[in-house]
Amino acid sequence: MDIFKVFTLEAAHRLPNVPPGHKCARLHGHSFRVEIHVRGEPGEDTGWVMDFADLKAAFRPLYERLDHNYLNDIEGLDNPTSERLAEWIWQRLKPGLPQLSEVAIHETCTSGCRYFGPVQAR
Ligand SMILES: Nc1nc2c(c(=O)[nH]1)N=C([C@H](O)[C@H](O)COP(=O)(O)OP(=O)(O)OP(=O)(O)O)CN2
Ligand SMILES: [Zn+2]
Repeated sequence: MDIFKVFTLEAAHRLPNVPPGHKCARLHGHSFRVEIHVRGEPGEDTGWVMDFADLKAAFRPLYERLDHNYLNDIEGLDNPTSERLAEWIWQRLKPGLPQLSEVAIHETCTSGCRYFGPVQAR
């Protein structure tokens, strides 16, 4: 079973490698919606895979680094596409949260990505 927690963070970015004239080369911001999913079986007694509060606590240090920041200035996010942001979060969260199964980024209401980890690890 997958459970998830949704976070909203405000951040600015620009995409440095887009073709000339692309709108995303300009500095702009988003209310990113980030979904953190973990997979497991509900405990016999607890009835839950994991306390949502523990999921929130696990993501908090990364949230603090991202929220109200300029993503391009963060180490490893010099080209902060949704895809790169999902990988960045995965790489930093997975070691302490081995049940992590998906990181989803909603960059706008209509655009985003879902990352399930490196292909060879699935
Ligand atoms: N594969 C990706 N494509 C684009 C990314 C990305 O991260 N991965 N990012 C952008 C821009 O940052 C942009 O802010 C979002 O693009 P877009 O969905 O085109 O934004 P709109 O609000 O204009 O979308 P509409 O729903 O079409 O109005 C660009 N591409
Ligand atoms: Zn953008």
